[in-house]
Amino acid sequence: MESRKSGHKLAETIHSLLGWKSHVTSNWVKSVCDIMKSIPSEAASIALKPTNGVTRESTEKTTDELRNAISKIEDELVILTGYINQLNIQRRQVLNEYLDMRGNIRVFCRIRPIAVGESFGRLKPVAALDSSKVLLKLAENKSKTYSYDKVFHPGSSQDEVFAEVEPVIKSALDGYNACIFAYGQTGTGKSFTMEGTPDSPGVVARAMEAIFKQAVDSNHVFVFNFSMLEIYLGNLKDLLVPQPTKAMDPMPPCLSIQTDPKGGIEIDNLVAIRVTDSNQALKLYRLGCSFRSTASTNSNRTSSRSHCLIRLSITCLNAPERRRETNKIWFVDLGGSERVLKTKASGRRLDEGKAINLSLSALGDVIHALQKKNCHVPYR
Ligand SMILES: Nc1ncnc2c1ncn2[C@@H]1O[C@H](COP(=O)(O)OP(=O)(O)OP(=O)(O)O)[C@@H](O)[C@H]1O
Repeated sequence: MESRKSGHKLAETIHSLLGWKSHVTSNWVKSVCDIMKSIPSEAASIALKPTNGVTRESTEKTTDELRNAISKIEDELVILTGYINQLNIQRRQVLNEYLDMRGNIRVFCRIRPIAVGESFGRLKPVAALDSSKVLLKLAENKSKTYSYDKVFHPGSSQDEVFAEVEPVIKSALDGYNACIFAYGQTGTGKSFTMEGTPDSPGVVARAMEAIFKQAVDSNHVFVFNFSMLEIYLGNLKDLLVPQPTKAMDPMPPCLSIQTDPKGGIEIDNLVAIRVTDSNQALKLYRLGCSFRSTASTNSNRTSSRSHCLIRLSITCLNAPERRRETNKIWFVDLGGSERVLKTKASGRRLDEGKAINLSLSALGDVIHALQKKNCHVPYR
């Protein structure tokens, strides 16, 4: 009797949910399927154990009704699954139109709060004019205005920043390659934005959580591989491989950047570790961060002395609606450009500063060429 009741209740729930289609997720469908799997066994046990006062005929009738209810629910589920797939296709189309409209390269400016005791001399700190313009006051009463896709003022939270980045992360699950990087002068808040703090996680941690959550909510099975490396003094270093600490320790294999015939980039010997949830990815991320080259400079107590790159490779088989079978999303926390005169760096710190400035200037040339759609992009 209980099974019959729950079968009918389920059918009613599904009918009521039809008016609430936006809440129907594949997870919901899965949980309904799980409930249904348990119903036939209960039905069978009723059929085998007629109790006192219950005739075989009435038990058979109950079982038939139950079977009918189940088959109705199964039909409803087929319709709902089709409907979810349709919604997913529409969501993907809208997201891609939105990203296309906003441009393939989007630039945000985040102004960090002024630190205690920070002085600007005769200059004034930059100020957000509105949500897309920044005013830079120069000496002799001159000023310059810069426009961005979005400007975050000093009080903007990590949440607000992530909300702007999230659509790109969603498109990565649809098979699009994506890259999010933080660029700017030393001490301006790149690592704070990408890495954040334990109390206030940055873009990378939030992105990992969002990607895995969305993967669970989708109808597909994904395979994720996590990698992390840094470019220090022009050399690539795998941040997930222990580095030699003694003369006798074996050297890790050399990493080298290769271009495949389709123009894709691969890094030979880069370790890629399979991860199945955001906790595993974040553990590796924290491990990699602990191996990063940082040092105290005049401009930043914990200055990144390298460019840090995190790669999540996403593979999904049997999903023809995805852009490609395997795609990658990169998160990059670049080293900060610095004025050697201001940092007063010397020795190794000076070499690091020079290497960072040189590579940032090369990156600037690449982005300029991409934006101008030049036929030659100076990648090398
Ligand atoms: N939005 C913010 N809110 C609060 N504190 C911030 C913010 N942005 C940066 N900071 C603080 O400012 C300091 C410098 O930031 P951060 O280390 O992120 O700079 P960076 O651009 O990565 O520098 P570098 O290029 O030298 O590595 C840090 O102490 C950081 O906690």
